Amino acid sequence: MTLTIKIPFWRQYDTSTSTSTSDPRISLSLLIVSFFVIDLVLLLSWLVIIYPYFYSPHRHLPRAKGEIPLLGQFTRPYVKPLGSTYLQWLKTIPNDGLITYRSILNQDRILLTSPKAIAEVLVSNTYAYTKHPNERSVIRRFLGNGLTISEGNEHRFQRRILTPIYALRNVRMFYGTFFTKGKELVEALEKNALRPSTGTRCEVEINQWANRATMDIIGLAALGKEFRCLDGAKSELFDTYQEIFTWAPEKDVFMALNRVLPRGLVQWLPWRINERIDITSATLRGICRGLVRQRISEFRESNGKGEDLVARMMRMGSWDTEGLVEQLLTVIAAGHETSASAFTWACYLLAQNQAAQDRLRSEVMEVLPSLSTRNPDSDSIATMLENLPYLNAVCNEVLRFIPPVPLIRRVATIPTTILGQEIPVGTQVLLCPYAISRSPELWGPDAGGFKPERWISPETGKANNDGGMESNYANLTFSHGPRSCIGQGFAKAELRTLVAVFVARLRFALAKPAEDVVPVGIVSVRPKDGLVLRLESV
Ligand code: HEM
Repeated sequence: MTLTIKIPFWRQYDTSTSTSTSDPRISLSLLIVSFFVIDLVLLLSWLVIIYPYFYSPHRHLPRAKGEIPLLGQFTRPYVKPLGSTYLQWLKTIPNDGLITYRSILNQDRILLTSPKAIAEVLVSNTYAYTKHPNERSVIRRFLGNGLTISEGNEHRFQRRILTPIYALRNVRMFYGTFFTKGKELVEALEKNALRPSTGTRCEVEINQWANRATMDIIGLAALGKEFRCLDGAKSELFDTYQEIFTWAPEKDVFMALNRVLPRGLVQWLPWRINERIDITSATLRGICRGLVRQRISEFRESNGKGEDLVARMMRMGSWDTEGLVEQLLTVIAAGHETSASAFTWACYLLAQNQAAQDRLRSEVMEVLPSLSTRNPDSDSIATMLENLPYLNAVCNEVLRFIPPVPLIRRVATIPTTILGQEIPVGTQVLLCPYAISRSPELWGPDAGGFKPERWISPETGKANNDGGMESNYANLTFSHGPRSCIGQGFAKAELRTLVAVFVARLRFALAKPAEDVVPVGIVSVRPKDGLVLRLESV
């Protein structure tokens, strides 16, 4: 009879046990583990030290200083306001259009600083890049599997179908809606905040009201449906989006980890954010499914009538019910939060610039003598407002000075080049509207100041579309090329109208020091803790 004694793994280190290394099973396990450990060490050495320092094609590019070992500059781009670190680098690091820095585990990042580099990535070579895949898989859950998320041929297809729907001639039809909702916003503030008899001063957090107004607008524009958020009606749709878009430091950490760890890992963790994303995205899909079904049946009953975005999509016939639900999620999310931010920043900047506010008010009052009369039609509002030089200059300057989307990220999916510089697959490329808009090289020495006059031609006294800059690519607020903001005509018209109506009826100042208002955000930036204005009737 043979007696087999199994020796535990740890006993092999026990030098007093002479039999421990003689078992072939133990030697094999040890060998496999050793190979694994050695491979891991070699791989990490290659990825973290040898490749970045000795082989990366970016190692000779101008580089941001002050890396922390292994962490690189990982945390610095998150310094608030978002984009301020990139602006500092852009101003202080001499470069020819590209700056590089290392992020966590020394992964290379490329920051684009010149119009030529931006044009290559966004226009001439746009499909060599995608949005960050991990970020897309998070955002898809609440932004819908629509235009913002799609890539490659799927994106080309959707963009071709949707572009005519957002054409300027169609946007002009919504001016009546923008105008009515602007008036309702002012009336709601008068009713809820200003003391009606005297119209005396009061303090109001405006970003929340702006979100209500833009949510109502997108309800009418996308579906022809009244959401009634300005009426103060309880809206699960509104509350859910507020939960998603309200910034918290934990959400920054969540998104940052998603960007650097393998796909799906962070979303698999038992983290409360994951649970909330699952719940909120299921709620949004449920609500949007109900809205789409209702719209489909109304559409059928009216024999295909309707000028809203979903009715137009139905006429195109390219999507089934679930496809329309995803498109609707995209339109509502992309179309209301960014616009509310833009309006909020307009209030912030005009509240600090009383002279600009007064000048704007007198220009607007000349064409809107009485807001209490019957609503004029969309075409006349459009013609009236599009031709006001100072109104358009103020809106353009607000969008330049505080771009609601301060950062755009791309990842190279094929080996490519920018300005002749090799860009390997997987390289993350950063475009920073905030930094580009404030670059003294592109916008001149007064780039860091709010100056609507730059958008008015001194020769003609009319608004110009370039703010005096030499290249279109010096303004990234709506991005450029095939992936630029498809709703930019809509957004500009909406902002123009809301600002005009607001300024005509209310005088406003900041209730807190300007430097206490910090832009923070998940997709677009809104003021942390809101923007409190001191209002009074005009
Ligand atoms: C002031 C308001 C707005 C700003 C600053 C803004 C900005 C942007 C930016 C920078 C992008 C490109 C993002 C990227 O490439 O990563 C974008 C894309 C997009 N925006 Fe806007 N946006 C605004 C309003 C709107 C509105 C009102 C709508 C719809 C009604 C809209 C719909 C979209 C869509 C669908 C895309 C994706 C386009 C594509 O990938 O082809 N946006 N927006």
